[in-house]
Amino acid sequence: MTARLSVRELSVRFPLRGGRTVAAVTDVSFDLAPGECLALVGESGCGKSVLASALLGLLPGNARVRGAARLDGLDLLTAGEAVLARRVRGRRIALVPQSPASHLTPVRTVRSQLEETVRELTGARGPKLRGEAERAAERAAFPAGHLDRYPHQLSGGLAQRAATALALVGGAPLLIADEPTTGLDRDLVDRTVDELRRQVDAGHGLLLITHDLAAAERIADRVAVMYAGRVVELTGAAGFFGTPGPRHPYARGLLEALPERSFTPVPGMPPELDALPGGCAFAPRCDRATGACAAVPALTGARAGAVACHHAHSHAPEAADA
Ligand SMILES: Nc1ncnc2c1ncn2[C@@H]1O[C@H](COP(=O)(O)OP(=O)(O)OP(=O)(O)O)[C@@H](O)[C@H]1O
Repeated sequence: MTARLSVRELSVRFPLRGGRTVAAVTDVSFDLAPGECLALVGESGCGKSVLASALLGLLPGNARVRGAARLDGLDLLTAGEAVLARRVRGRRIALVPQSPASHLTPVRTVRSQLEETVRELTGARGPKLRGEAERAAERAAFPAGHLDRYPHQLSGGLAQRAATALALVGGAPLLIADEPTTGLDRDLVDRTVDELRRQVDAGHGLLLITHDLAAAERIADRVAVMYAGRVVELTGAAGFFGTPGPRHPYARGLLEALPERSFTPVPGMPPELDALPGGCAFAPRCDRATGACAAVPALTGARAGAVACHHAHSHAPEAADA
């Protein structure tokens, strides 16, 4: 089963007491095809997790949502809790969680948790149930010999695989992984993302939410850079991480902040989302900003590379940067 996700002008607002509003996500549009990994990157607090929650119907009650998010025919934003709970979460969209430790039940073995999820999602019973649970573990490279262990008996990497196995039980065509590598050392990060890539190569779509650019570089086909709730660049991963590099000054800054590059942080701090400046939200931190940046730049360009900046770096070799 495959599925194409199509998000259009998705916005999420949280009205606060006193009349202020948090603009957590603003006018986000992207597509995600089966067998494709889109990495959603950006600094902490830029709206990545709120976007994922919107797609899963897991926003808190005070959220106001606008736009559309279609998974094949179904609009996830208007589907209603009953449909999302019975037909979408676990079955059509699976969440690989940020913190497997808090996602796994501490007092039950991995096998028992897997079997319960298999029973719920497939109705399997008896020996079939046991076999299905073991197959789910195998799909996430969770070793059969550890199935009868409790979560506290697992290493961080195995706990992550157990959580991934649970996410994969329902055969959901779309996976959303929200910071799946947080707290893991580099070696485990690589193994975790390689396992997710195997799922992509098997035909799943993967939205990888991360601030770990090295993890994104390792597995993403495309990259969406978020800043202050908006996607400011959406482009192919190879060109983004390699040559010619990002076009948006913020995206360039993010890459240059990496220890293996110039290790220079982007100056300043991101704005509060309940007090966004008018115009381009990055302008106060941007050395290219001019009066033109008083107007919010639209995300323009082809699917292969779109950028929202009045002074984007040019990729045309003969053209001077604007
Ligand atoms: N229920 C809520 N009410 C008000 N504001 C909220 C609510 N939930 C999230 N926010 C705000 O929405 C913004 C986006 O948060 P989000 O968690 O999506 O960021 P993020 O990019 O995922 O950050 P991180 O990488 O730290 O998880 C933040 O400013 C956060 O404070």
